[in-house]
Amino acid sequence: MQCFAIALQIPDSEGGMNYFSDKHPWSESSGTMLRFHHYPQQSNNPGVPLAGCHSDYGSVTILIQKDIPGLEVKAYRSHNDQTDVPWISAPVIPETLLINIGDAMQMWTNGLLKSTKHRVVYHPAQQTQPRYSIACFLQLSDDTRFHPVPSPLISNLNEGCEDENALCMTAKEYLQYKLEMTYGNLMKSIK
Ligand SMILES: O=C(O)CCC(=O)C(=O)O
Ligand SMILES: [Fe+2]
Repeated sequence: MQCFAIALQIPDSEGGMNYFSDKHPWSESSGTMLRFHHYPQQSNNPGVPLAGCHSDYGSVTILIQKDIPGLEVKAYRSHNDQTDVPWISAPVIPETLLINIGDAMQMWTNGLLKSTKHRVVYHPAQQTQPRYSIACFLQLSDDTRFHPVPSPLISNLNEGCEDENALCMTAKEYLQYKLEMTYGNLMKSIK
């Protein structure tokens, strides 16, 4: 979090290098979540991704991958980019954390930082071993609002947000909105 604040040159008067970390205090309630993934060993490529193309909702995701690759990312240049950007595999680098930028960070930085579209696909090494990964989805504390990040690098960009209404939400409301957009119909259909 401090690296982001340093890179975005947040002035000391606004919190400086602690600008982002101050808005993710462990002591306050938030939607921050840890998810453990197990992709079972399997002999054949299923053809469809093991986790479909998506971006994460929070500010950043810290991902640990173990032994077996499979994660792929897209380097879109904007939120609305419709061009067919190729998938790039994100290899497993031992003792390394992978950081993905999420939708909240993209909106918060007015589109300067892009939320990474990613998916998980079958890798031949999965023939002999299951794949494991752990993702920590960092969310702003519940009551935080998305006031634009006070960075001299973020001024007139305006392509960060998929829905302008989201800009007036708190972090908790935004997360509920994203969950509703993704799972709303599914929840209705099983009620
Ligand atoms: O298992 C992985 O490497 C990524 C999983 C993922 O993208 C997610 O849970 O949001
Ligand atoms: Fe993800």
